[in-house]
Amino acid sequence: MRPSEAGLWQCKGVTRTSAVDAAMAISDVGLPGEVPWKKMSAEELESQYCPSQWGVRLRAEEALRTYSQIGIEATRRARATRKSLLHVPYGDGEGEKLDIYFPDEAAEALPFFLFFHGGYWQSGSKDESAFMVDPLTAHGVAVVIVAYDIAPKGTLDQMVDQVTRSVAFVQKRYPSNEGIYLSGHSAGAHLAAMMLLANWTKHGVMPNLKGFFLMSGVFDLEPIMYTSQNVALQLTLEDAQRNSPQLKVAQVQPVDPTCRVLVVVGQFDSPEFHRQSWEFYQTLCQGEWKASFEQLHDVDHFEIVENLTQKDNVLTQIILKTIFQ
Ligand SMILES: Nc1ccccc1C(=O)C[C@H](N)C(=O)O
Repeated sequence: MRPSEAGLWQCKGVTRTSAVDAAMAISDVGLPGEVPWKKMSAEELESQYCPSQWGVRLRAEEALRTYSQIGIEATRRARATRKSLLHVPYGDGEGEKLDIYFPDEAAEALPFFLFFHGGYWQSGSKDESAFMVDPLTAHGVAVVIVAYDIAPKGTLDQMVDQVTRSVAFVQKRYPSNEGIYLSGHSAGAHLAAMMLLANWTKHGVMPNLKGFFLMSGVFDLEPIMYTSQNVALQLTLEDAQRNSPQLKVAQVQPVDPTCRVLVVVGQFDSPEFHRQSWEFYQTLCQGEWKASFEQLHDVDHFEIVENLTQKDNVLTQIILKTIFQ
């Protein structure tokens, strides 16, 4: 699917796709203000929030294995072929490290693209998540893959704080950057979205945030409390609400009105993931955010990020166009 040129960064006039319509049809059932997941059985909710069950090409275990293999291979390749700074501490904690991959031309005045990996805040690592390094560095973008302390070591509040400090660190270390772009996948998209709400004055720096790429994210954490994911996370309702950008983003003003926010979901993500992305996008539009929404054709929850290893992929092209427009 080609992104619609005119509709890409606009809030109004975006055509809803059939999968979004399906997700919305679910959310249209029930009383106003009620949310569809509250009517689901425990099994249905578990399935909606188990992305590996929704792919069409691979069975669950194979989908997870393929995702991991592609991430490991992309990271091996990035470390072998690109100039890099690995395991750079952005804080004192053991897990507070990031990897920076540079384009061939030496410069500090570069756009910086940060990626927060997914894995329901309890799996994944920076060491297998350098998916987009090759195509982005080839076009002059520095790519930063950020580690954070996953559960049960880290709590959601700690992860959000770590990610905030990683962004502040990049701004302080590269003050002449040509824009900081935050991206994340799944749970990582949640962490990136929390940066829309960050209190930067507390960190003594105002990062030059120019764009957000939120891929197959979760923006309202309450339903997660009622799935098996909460065994490791141990979220209370207060934790879930405090860490839900869906509940808060309408109240915050963008620091930079030109900063763009792309909410993107895969065609084969579950209806709940479609609903989460669509409702977050709509809430961004109700505020002052320059938001856009894309459903990527023919990709599932994992392929959406696996395909970022390819330079001719639709989302890779959208990212490059956003950075260099
Ligand atoms: N490993 C991941 C990496 C990125 C995003 C999600 C996952 C998951 O494992 C999700 C869940 N456990 C699933 O089976 O779909």
